[in-house]
Amino acid sequence: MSNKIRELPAILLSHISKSYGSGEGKIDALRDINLEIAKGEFLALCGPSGSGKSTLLNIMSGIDQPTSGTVMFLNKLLHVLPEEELSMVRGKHLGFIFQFFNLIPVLNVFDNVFYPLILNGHFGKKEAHERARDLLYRVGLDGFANRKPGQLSGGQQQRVAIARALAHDPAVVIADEPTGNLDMATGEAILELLLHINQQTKTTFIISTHSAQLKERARRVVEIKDGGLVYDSRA
Ligand SMILES: Nc1ncnc2c1ncn2[C@@H]1O[C@H](COP(=O)(O)OP(=O)(O)OP(=O)(O)O)[C@@H](O)[C@H]1O
Repeated sequence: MSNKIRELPAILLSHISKSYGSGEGKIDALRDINLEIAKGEFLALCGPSGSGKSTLLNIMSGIDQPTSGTVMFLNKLLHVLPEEELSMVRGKHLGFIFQFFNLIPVLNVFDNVFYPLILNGHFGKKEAHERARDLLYRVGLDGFANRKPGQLSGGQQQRVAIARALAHDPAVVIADEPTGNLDMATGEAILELLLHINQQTKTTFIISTHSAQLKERARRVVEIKDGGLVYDSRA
């Protein structure tokens, strides 16, 4: 028997199902999903509109609870954690990137990255300052720190959101259609940036997408249809 210790996955979903409503109006948004995501993976989650991608991402990140099945996030059973511990795990180990950026419009670029770090509770002012500055530099926005989000292009706003998602050095970044609101060229640049960060930092990326570019470039592609897993390039 090999004595090599197998590394724990970043996320392990076992028999995940999710239903909304009941009786005639019941919707089975996810049906018996089994998925293991290793640390450091760059995974594109594909499927038609309404197939269950956002529901699955929300369950992986503890935002939503499955109707049945288990969610192991790093070494914790996420779906049974008390709310306080769940927030702590999310604040420490997870980063989010959204289609519509979700930046705070009254704060400048720097503060959009800096303040979540302070609120996160794991960083002092000085370290948060250094991290925010470093991340803005890494996403190519060091000259834009004083601008408000409304004074930036869509691609630049998404770069701020990426800096914010990565500033606390999470193990896993979950991105729901991060290039969905960007033109092709800008989407391509954002994709390059995410791939580069994945290679540099070994952060796990799980990205829902309709983008053919992203599907081509992702190291692993998983497809769901009508709530069921129908394709996994790793299988
Ligand atoms: N809160 C809710 N209540 C009832 N039904 C819901 C709810 N959230 C999602 N659904 C349903 O669950 C199914 C999966 O939705 P989901 O948003 O996960 O799909 P998606 O693949 O992310 O779609 P899109 O690509 O359009 O964002 C859909 O049929 C949707 O209508």
